[in-house]
Amino acid sequence: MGQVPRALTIAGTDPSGGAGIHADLKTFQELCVYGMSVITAVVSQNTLGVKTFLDMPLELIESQMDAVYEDIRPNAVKTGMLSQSDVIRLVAQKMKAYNVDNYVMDPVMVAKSGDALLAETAKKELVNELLPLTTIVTPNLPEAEEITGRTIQNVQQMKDAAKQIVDEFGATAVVVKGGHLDDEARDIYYDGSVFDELVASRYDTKHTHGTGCTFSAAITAELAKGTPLRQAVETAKTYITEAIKHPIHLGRGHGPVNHWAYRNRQEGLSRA
Ligand SMILES: Nc1ncnc2c1ncn2[C@@H]1O[C@H](COP(=O)(O)OP(=O)(O)OP(=O)(O)O)[C@@H](O)[C@H]1O
Ligand SMILES: Cc1ncc(CO)c(N)n1
Repeated sequence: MGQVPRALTIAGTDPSGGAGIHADLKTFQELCVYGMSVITAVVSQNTLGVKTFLDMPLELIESQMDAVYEDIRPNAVKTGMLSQSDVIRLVAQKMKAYNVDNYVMDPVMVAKSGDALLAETAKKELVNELLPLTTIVTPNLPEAEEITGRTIQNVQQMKDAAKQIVDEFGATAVVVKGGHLDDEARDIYYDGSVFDELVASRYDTKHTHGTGCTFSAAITAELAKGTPLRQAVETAKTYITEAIKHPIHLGRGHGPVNHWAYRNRQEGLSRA
């Protein structure tokens, strides 16, 4: 047997298990990829909101990255919550030093509860230092608005933002997620030459804590397996749609998504 595919997440925590590192590792596992993590911040949060968080010291983030790369090299990497400028600069520097490819950036800025997870002053670092290193970046609408300085209220404006993020800011590809838009869950994919729409039914549910983390983790897992980018995004869309469609009804606020749903669907299909 060849080496198993390996993925790394560099992100913050969620003790209630729905977002951040926890969502990422569950997604890697469900997609049959060996998961590893570097913790940037310990976040006290649950489905109701963020209570407080503490950034890890830079030396500890650096040491965690070295611990991973000196031993078990990941085939793909994602970043989630990076919270402030010096964390972003450090991660960018280590990414370059370790010659990282297959890099998926979820440009986490605000939790579903509305709590800020990225310092206002750090947004430009995310764009200047890390965006040019990405294989793909997955902003939701408010994040795409922050990155581009545009107002985004329809599909054409999503496409214009996608084009700017790739053509001007140097991402290799982008998915602008329309989870916040209208009656359909419509995302726009752009890779510098091809535009594509990923469309799914929009489910009327409050159980959407960690949807963005899960979606970007699923792309990362697929890239780790060697799946071509466009197909990796397609699989991630199916994974997140199934995970939202079959809620597990935990928590008193925005509950977590269902990480078993994708595999249940696959097994159902293979039995059919
Ligand atoms: N209610 C819904 N029904 C179906 N799909 C949805 C729904 N909400 C979001 N999605 C899809 O889930 C994926 C994640 O999108 P979303 O915009 O929710 O991410 P996000 O805002 O970054 O999440 P997070 O709260 O983790 O930051 C996208 O593919 C989006 O279209
Ligand atoms: C640690 C962490 N990352 C990302 C999000 C966004 O959902 C969150 N709530 N918590």
